[in-house]
This record gives sequence, structure tokens and C-alpha cells, in this order.
Amino acid sequence: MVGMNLEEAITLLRSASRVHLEVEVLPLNQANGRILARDYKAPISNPPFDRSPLDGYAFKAADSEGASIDTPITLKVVGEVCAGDYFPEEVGDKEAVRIMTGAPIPKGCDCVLRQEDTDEGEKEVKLYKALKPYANYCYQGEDIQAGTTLLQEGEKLSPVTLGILASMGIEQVEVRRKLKMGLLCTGDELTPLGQPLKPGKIYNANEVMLEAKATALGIEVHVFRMSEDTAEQVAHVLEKHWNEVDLMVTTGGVSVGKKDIMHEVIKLLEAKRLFWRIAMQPGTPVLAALYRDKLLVGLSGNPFAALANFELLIRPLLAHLSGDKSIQPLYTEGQMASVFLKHSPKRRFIRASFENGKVTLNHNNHASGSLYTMSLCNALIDIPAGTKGLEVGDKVQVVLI
Ligand SMILES: Nc1nc2c(c(=O)[nH]1)N[C@H]1C(S)=C(S)[C@@H](COP(=O)(O)OP(=O)(O)OC[C@H]3O[C@@H](n4cnc5c(N)ncnc54)[C@H](O)[C@@H]3O)O[C@H]1N2
Ligand code: MOO
Repeated sequence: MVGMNLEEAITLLRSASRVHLEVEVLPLNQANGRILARDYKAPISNPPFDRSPLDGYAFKAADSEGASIDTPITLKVVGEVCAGDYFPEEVGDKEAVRIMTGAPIPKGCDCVLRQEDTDEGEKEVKLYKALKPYANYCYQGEDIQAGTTLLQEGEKLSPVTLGILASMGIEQVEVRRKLKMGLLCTGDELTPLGQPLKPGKIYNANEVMLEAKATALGIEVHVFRMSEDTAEQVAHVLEKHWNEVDLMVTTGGVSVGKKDIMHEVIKLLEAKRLFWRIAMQPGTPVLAALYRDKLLVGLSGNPFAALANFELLIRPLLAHLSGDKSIQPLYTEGQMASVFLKHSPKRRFIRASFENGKVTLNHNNHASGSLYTMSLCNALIDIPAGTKGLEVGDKVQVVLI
């Protein structure tokens, strides 16, 4: 079998390079999706005070004993408290305070009766229901106790965790800076968007696709271009921008043809080649090297192969380097709802749709140069080497993408 096992390649890349993501301090509204650089403890309790969960009346539960529709109990209303206010005095026996949802429960009260169970009186209130102590009573700190470890270093911030930090009055967070990935698409045939196609030329599909893919994973993508497709020019561009990124990904020029210049680029840079070729199809001819402690990974130029290389090899690497485990590829099991007749002498990944455990092939075009048929797909089927074909009902491993 030509090439390294995919999992071994991932392990090798992960262990070959180390990046240091410095700490940044960001306001909460810019920190969604970032990785925390330290633990966060609760500086205050939440709620910060005992509060009412209802609009009604607060009083001592003992004063409502025996109250019912037929035998109401009357209490004197000594004041009113809305959310945002507080009632400054202690409430005495046989007294009640008109209280709104979210308002602090005044001293001397141990329950809240909803206004629907009263006559909603202003000066006096008739209670139609007896309450037990601490009925309808939200305790200080029942959500979060001051001092609790809320979030831990390495956690990824989400809208919910940002909301929790905000509820604690925390304005800014210490997070790791984003991982920076350089992206350079090689190939003389590539025509920038907006320019007419000359004979033999094509538009650059990989650049925008991989930039969008990596950006969606929370990576800061730096796109580089070269003026001519020569090993010298590519080596020059990579060298020039090497310090701006944490790893560099290229596409094209990794196979065996005359213009497969990435092999020469590695030599010119005097980078250490880690491997060439992975035992997978598409995307076999991946080339990886280490240069000044950073990785250079050259993906196949064929757009579907570049996508498969990105999802299966680059994505686990980005998860490792960025510290964001949530961007790991998601493997699951599915059952074939279509047939795939081809023999797979190599480990093969084919595009498919995965829904409710069923794996469907939408078409027969699996060519690594065809991207269009990928547009309806959300998964890759991982077909082990030596598989004769897939029948309806066969169990398969799928990678969700
Ligand atoms: N004699 C052999 N020829 C090939 C072999 C082999 O083993 N022996 N391997 C084939 C396989 S498999 C693949 S995959 C390709 C990989 O080639 P490269 O990674 O070197 O890529 P290129 O040759 O530069 O391009 C391949 C294909 O993709 C198009 N392309 C390139 N870049 C882009 C882009 N940014 N956007 C859209 N399309 C792109 C390019 O025009 C070519 O058609 O090699 C096989 N050959
Ligand atoms: O490895 Mo290539 O991507 O099969 O076409």
C-alpha cells in the first residue's frame, strides 16, 4: 500500500509542531467561540439576593395559616417593591409587601403569594391561600454560589457561557489568540475571480472553499498568492510570510508531474519532509514538512481531494493546535441506503448524505476533480481497503462534515 496510514499521519503532524497561542483580553461580545486561557470563578452569587419569582405579595408564611377562598386572611400592605428596587425596612407580623417578579424579598418575609390568589388590594390584601415557609422563594446563589469554578481553562466560550460570565459582571475574558493558518493555492492554471478564462485555465475553487472551511472552524486564515507557479516563487512567498502564521497549507503540485513543484519547494526551504502520500483516496499525494518548527502541509489540487484532505487530516490538526476539541471530525456509524459497486483496493472516502443513520449516495460522480456533486452531501463514507462494494443495509463508518 502506497502511503502512510491516515491516523498515523495525524499523530505525526500533531507531535511534530507546537504552537504558542498568546493570551488576549477581549470584551465578551467579541469572545464567542474562543478558548479560555484561565479558569473563571464566580465573583458574586447569582441571584445576588433572595428574590421573588412572581408578581404578588411577600409576607410571613405563618400569617397565612388557614387562608382559603372561603376563609381569607387580611394583611396590611406596608409598601411595594419592584425589580431593581429594594424594601428598606423589616416587615412585621400581619404585614405584607406588594412585590414584583425579580424584586428582592424584604426582610421579615419568607414567602410570596401570586396576586391571582389574592384580592390584589392596595392598602390591605386578602389572601385566599395558605403558604408554607419559603414557598415561591428564590434563594440568593441558587443558580451560582460565589467562589464556584464556573469555567475552566481550555473551554470554548459559547453564547451560554458568555451569558453566565455577564451575569457575574465580568466584562472581559482572557482567551487564546486564534490559530493562524496560511493558505496558498499553487498552479499556473488558476485564474483569479473576476478575470476572463484563457485557454487551459480554470478558476481557483480551493482557495475560497478552504478559507471558508477554516474560518468557520474559528481559524484566522491568511491567504497568500504567488505571481508565477515556480518552486522558487512559492518558496519565496512562503518564506516571506512564514512568521505571520502558525502553519501553512498549500494545494496542488504534490503529485509526480513536471509542475508538481512542492517537492522542490521543500528542498529550497531546506524543510524536513515528514511524509509524502497517505493511504487514502482521494487525496493520496499529501506532502508534509516541518520548517522552522512549523508545519507545511501540501494538499492535493483536485478540489474534492483537497476538501477530503482538509476534513480528515487538517481538521484534526487544527483541533489540536488551536486547543478546540469541538472542531474534531465527527465519526459515526451509518447504514447504507444505496449501493456502491466499485471495488476499493485503497481506503476510500466517498461523498454521501447522512440522515437518521441512513447513508445515501446522491449520484455516481465521485471523481476527485468534481466538487459539484459534493454540494448535496454532508458526510464522507470511510470504506476500508479491500472492500468489494457496498450493499443496501451494510454498516459503514461515516465522517460528518
Ligand atoms: N502519473 C500520475 N499522475 C497523477 C497521480 C499519480 O499517482 N501518478 N496522482 C493523481 C492524483 S490521485 C491526484 S489527487 C492528483 C494530485 O495532483 P496535485 O495535488 O499535484 O494537484 P495538481 O496537479 O496541481 O492539480 C490536480 C487537479 O486539480 C486542479 N486544481 C488545482 N488547484 C486547483 C484549485 N485551486 N482550484 C480548482 N482546481 C484546482 C488542477 O487544475 C488539476 O486538474 O494528481 C494525479 N496525477
Ligand atoms: O488522490 Mo487523488 O485525490 O485520487 O485524485
